[in-house]
Amino acid sequence: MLNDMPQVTESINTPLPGLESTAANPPARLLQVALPRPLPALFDYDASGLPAVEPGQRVRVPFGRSELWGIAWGWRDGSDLDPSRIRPLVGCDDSQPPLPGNWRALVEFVADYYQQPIGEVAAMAAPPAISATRAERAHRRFRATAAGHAAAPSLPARDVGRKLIAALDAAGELNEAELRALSSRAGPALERLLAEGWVELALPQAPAETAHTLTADQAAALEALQADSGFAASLLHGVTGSGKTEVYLRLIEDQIAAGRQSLLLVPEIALTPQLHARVAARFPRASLHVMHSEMSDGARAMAWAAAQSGEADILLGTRLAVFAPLPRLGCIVLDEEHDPSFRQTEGVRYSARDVAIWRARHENVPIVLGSATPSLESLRHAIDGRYRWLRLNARAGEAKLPEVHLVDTRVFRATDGFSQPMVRAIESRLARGEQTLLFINRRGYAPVLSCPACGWAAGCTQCTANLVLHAADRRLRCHHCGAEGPVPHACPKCGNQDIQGYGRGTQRLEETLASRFPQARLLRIDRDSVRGREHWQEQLDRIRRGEVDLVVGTQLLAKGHDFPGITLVGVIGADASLHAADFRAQERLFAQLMQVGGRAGRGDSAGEVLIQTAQPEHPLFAALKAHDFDGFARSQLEERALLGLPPHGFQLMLSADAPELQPALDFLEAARRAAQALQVEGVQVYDVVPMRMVRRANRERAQLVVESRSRPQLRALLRPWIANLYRLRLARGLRWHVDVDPVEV
Ligand SMILES: Nc1ncnc2c1ncn2[C@@H]1O[C@H](COP(=O)(O)OP(=O)(O)OP(=O)(O)O)[C@@H](O)[C@H]1O
Ligand SMILES: [Zn+2]
Repeated sequence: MLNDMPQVTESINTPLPGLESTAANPPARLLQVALPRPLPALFDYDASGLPAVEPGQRVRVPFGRSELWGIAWGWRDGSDLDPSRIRPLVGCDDSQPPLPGNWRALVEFVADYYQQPIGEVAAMAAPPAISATRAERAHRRFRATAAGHAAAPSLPARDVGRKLIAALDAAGELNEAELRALSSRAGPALERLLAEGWVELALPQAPAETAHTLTADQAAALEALQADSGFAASLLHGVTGSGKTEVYLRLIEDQIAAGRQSLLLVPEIALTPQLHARVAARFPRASLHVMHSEMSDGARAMAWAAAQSGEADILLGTRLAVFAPLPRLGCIVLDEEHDPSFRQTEGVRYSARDVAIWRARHENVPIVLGSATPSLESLRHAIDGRYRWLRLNARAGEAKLPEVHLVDTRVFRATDGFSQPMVRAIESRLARGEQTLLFINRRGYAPVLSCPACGWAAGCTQCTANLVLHAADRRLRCHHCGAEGPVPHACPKCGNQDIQGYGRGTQRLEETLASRFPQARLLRIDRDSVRGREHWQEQLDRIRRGEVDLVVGTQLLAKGHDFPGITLVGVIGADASLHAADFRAQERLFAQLMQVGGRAGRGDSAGEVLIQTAQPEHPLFAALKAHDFDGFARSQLEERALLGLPPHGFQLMLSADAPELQPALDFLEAARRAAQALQVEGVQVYDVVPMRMVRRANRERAQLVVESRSRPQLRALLRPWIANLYRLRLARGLRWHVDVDPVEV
């Protein structure tokens, strides 16, 4: 990302080799630079050749025998390095404003708290390395309204507004850049047209967003939140469909009125189009920018520039947006706070939720975490009074929470995945013209392709995993490393021609539904069906407009969406997660089922959730039936307290991977001894173990978990321990990572 940067100011004073710091030269100005290297340090350079360079700017530096882009961090009085070894900067990029001190403080916090190399954190948290002026223009599109058509003829012929309306009439829709190209005064004219209601944002299916009259719960929550000035953390814990978004919008409205910026964080890009449309429709005159990792660098640079310059009123984004500088920041809202996608588990390991909390405190602004199923970590903070706990206990408007029923598959056997009661429930919705959502958390056709004669199963050569059968294009795919290949015609081991797919995924359910309900309009939504943002948006729109009867989908559909026509949610094959080894498996399953069930009955008709299970007596299901999040959460918390597990204990995970397992195990053993040698009390260092999925993308992996009931004790170990690890000799090809507060162990 830091290569190919434009507009480099050449160093005007590169000293000749050997003459760097003789007494005759002016004293070196020592600049610390963050470089994208896996080392826990800043690097010293001599900036005397570039008098204008400032902390926060991108700078180019010599590194070994090559050059690197990095970020100027700060000035230093003296270096531990021999002065003759301090090399001068090569150049700096002044096409972008320097990243502010707040941003650097945030990066330093992440580097220290998560013990990640500071230069790698900085590289990840920095904007794309292209300047926004060269980037694509804004995506806001406008169209003329009926009132605009009516008013235009009465405007003076040379009025810029009239010209804009005429252009919009001719083109249908235009974006901001295209309008601005029509006249130098297009900006203010556009403002006026928006204010008059003659032009409006052309949003894909923006539901008319007028403010709702608040429910009593909403009003109470809002009142509490409006009392905040300065840092305060609140957990907005509201059942599915209780109108949390309305509370966020009211808060944002206050911020806009006060001239402050709002940061609205959502877990996944899947949530942004709908929320984007809602926010835009509510605040048509506010400057709203979106930021997520699937945008082009140009579009992201634009959003970044709008945020950093203070131009953006609202920044809506996924976890990386937590790093965007906002000079007028007034509040942070983080929706679906329980969602695991706030946690980055590759590269720099951090939790955007926890970073957002730190940021809110550091910049002294309030933060709201919203969820129908809060994480146990946040819930514990709420119980202990560190977060204000705001509840919305009923659905907004007329809607009621759905009824949850279990189908015992020991009694009602499923054929092709569907039990009789499930089939009948679907039939009755079809007959009434209502929509059904079928949830299965596995994409593809079948998770295993195997030979019934000899037991062969198609496995990934690079991972300890089965290949998944994809029927649509007849391919076998590894969902872990992306490897793929054709489907063999016969068993490669015994030649049997009758090899079969076992188990089921979204594609197979879709096939079964198509043959059982040939008259129904069917839509499958998973990561394979959703190609690109436009397409995703369009599929969501089709559901909302009632153009499909049956939707088959993965957890992509479970979160946050508001589809008023869905009255039945059917859950297929959730039992596997009841017995997963991860201690968070039940917490996750419960949240997922409550969230997906929460898509049912959000409109005028009552909703029902049907869950097929062979274990209807499991307490998790009893809690789901009763919509008893609190009861479930408390029992989980008690269990965790007993076992000293998060949030009643704290964990670190050190992992290592290499082409072979032994060097990874050896490294972790050495790390384990190093941890024990530090003799920190109250800290338990577990055994080194191979990971459950040992091999991934041709690398063998092992892990070591360290646990304590006291965070200060764990942190007392962490820093010196990690510093020691950098001194260990590494076998060829070995990599290691530390994960503070890991979400999967
Ligand atoms: N005060 C209100 N009166 C009537 N309808 C409301 C009110 N507040 C919100 N709504 C409507 O209720 C529906 C659900 O609201 P929203 O999507 O904000 O729920 P949510 O709490 O975010 O749910 P989830 O956790 O499931 O995402 C929306 O269609 C919204 O327009
Ligand atoms: Zn693989």
